[in-house]
Amino acid sequence: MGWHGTTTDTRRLATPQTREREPSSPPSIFSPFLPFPTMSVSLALEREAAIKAVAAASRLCQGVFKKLIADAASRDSATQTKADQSPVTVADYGAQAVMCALIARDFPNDLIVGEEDSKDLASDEAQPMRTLLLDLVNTVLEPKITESELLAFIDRGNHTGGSTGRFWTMDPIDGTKGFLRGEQFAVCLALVDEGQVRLGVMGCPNLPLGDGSGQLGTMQVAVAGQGAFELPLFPADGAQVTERQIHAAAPAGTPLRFVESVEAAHSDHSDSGRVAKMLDITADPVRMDSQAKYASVARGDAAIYLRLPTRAGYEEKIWDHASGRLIVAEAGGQVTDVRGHALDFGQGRTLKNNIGVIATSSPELQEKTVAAVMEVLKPKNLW
Ligand SMILES: Nc1ncnc2c1ncn2[C@@H]1O[C@H](COP(=O)(O)OS(=O)(=O)O)[C@@H](OP(=O)(O)O)[C@H]1O
Ligand SMILES: [Mg+2]
Ligand SMILES: [Mg+2]
Ligand SMILES: [Mg+2]
Repeated sequence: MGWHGTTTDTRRLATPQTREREPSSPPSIFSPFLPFPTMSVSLALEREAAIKAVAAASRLCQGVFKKLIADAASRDSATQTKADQSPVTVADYGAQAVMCALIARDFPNDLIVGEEDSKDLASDEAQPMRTLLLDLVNTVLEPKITESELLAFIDRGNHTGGSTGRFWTMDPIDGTKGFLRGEQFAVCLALVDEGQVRLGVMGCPNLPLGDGSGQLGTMQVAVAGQGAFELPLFPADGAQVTERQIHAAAPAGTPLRFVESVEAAHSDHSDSGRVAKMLDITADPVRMDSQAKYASVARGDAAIYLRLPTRAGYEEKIWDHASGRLIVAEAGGQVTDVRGHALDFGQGRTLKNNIGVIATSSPELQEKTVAAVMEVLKPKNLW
């Protein structure tokens, strides 16, 4: 897939060294030589903290994959199955612990809605996993933490969310099945204030940068009202990191392409095939795990992301959509549920007012896609 979203370089990040400075010092994301007059400085500290947290958690995940998951002999010791039969690994727990710890250091009073909790780590049987996890997390955190601090950091993610005040929401590994297969996954962190997503950051370790360089590892970042940007997730030591503004719109005449889940249990593949036909899309769908699908729409690689309900009653989780929704909107695209309703992040830990998700590169395409999806879903009585 090609890169369509690059404009001229508009902003610079400080070098990695200066990005490591104390959060109380002035934000380093703005070069003093390249003033950015249209950009509000609000959430600059949160933006920088979120970038650091996602980068650290992404590095941890990449390390776990190489050391433990890629090798079938150690994979089982690093993986559990949750009550809903979905997988969770030491990397999911470790990434949540690291992001919670880093946010707690910079914003000690902020609440967090995170996917994971420590209850499946509490038993005697889970002792080897706790030990493994503590080692992992302590390779990233300084000062090092104890086992009880580790469990407490994971459980900082237990907030119930809602429509008042501000909270962070995180998916330490979105697309755990993709992570286990060595395919796409995303480390996602967003800030929600009064029910609105204000900041979204997504690290995609297995997605190449969209600048044509082929460099593996992309981070996308958006603050409401400030546009969407892409930067390398794993910059070389000492390298100057440049952010590129991304846009969902592809050049006129680009054939429409759509992305959807790998897992047919997460999004109905036959319904999406019918929708594609109605929209005269001839290309096969691109199937990838995780919010990397939103990243593809945000930079113009794909025009449409379809997440079509497979059954009545499934409530999408806020951490599966918060970062991606803001990044696509800030790139000029649109995100709604299958009925064209805005996603409502103020209802608790799930999007309980919404059904499925449609993201597209423009308001016009959104309207057409929602109409086609409604036509396909109407006879199914899903709501
Ligand atoms: N039934 C159903 N319908 C819709 N969504 C579901 C369902 N079950 C699970 N999930 C959530 O899907 C998240 C991963 O889905 P993705 O589309 O990102 O990847 S995948 O290709 O489907 O694996 C996955 O996120 P992670 O657990 O973070 O991987 C789940 O939160
Ligand atoms: Mg998820
Ligand atoms: Mg997850
Ligand atoms: Mg999960």
